[in-house]
Amino acid sequence: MRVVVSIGGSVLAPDLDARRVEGHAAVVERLAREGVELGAVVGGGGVARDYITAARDLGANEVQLDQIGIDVTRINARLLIAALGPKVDPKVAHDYEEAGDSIRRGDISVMGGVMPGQTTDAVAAALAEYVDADLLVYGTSADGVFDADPSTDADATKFEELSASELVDVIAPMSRDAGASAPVDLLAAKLIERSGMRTIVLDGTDPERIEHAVMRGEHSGTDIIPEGTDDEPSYWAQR
Ligand SMILES: Nc1ncnc2c1ncn2[C@@H]1O[C@H](COP(=O)(O)OP(=O)(O)O)[C@@H](O)[C@H]1O
Ligand SMILES: O=c1ccn([C@@H]2O[C@H](COP(=O)(O)OP(=O)(O)O)[C@@H](O)[C@H]2O)c(=O)[nH]1
Repeated sequence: MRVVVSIGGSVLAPDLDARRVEGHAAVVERLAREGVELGAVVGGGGVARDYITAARDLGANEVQLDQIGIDVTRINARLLIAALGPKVDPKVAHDYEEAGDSIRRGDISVMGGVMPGQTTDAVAAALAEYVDADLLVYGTSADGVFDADPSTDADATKFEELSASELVDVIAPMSRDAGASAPVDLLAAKLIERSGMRTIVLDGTDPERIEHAVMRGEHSGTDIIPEGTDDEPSYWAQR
């Protein structure tokens, strides 16, 4: 099974805590030991937002802000690499071909951002499409996709399941400014729709939730169901 895991910066590095990074690395290593071929994509989190806010105050334009965000995601990728054992490619992959090559060699590949105008959500979706992954998992700070921001709206309701085109409709009205918050960004939603990639959005604060979702299909987040398929992911049925 080939899986791309997106570890949001808000769950990997809301602050700098080695034990938290270690917890995520332990799950990635366990999945690899179970024979899962893995690409991990790491976000920028609060540190990226702090840099983006400061640089915006200094007059940086949106592309410059995105470039700062990308640098921070790559620093976070280095943190995860530092915590992973010998099966990780020690280089942060800067494009999909590098990541795909190391996954094909049997290594775990870790990426951060790649280019302005998107977030690492889109990187994860593109990598999943490029390596023809069986599953894409977003570990983020909300337990799925809601009909409103659950951190500000007490009445926000979770979608247990969405088709990829419904996901695009939910995400489309959200902001695309550097540092904006959304469960996944619009480009990611469109790539998921285009590729028909089976996708889960879940609360990744506890990395074991990611492990259970990958190994057993058990989670309390949102399943993004490719159009024209039934609800039963074929690879879990095969396991
Ligand atoms: N409709 C929504 N459904 C789920 N989360 C949402 C929604 N709208 C905004 N959010 C916010 O998006 C945040 C996830 O984005 P972000 O903090 O950037 O995570 P990550 O670091 O994982 O990319 C959640 O904490 C949540 O408050
Ligand atoms: O390929 C990428 C990845 C990230 N970013 C920038 O880096 C920030 C942090 O990335 P992350 O994926 O963590 O975004 P978040 O989920 O925090 O919005 C984003 O807001 C963007 O400004 C970018 O421009 N291109």
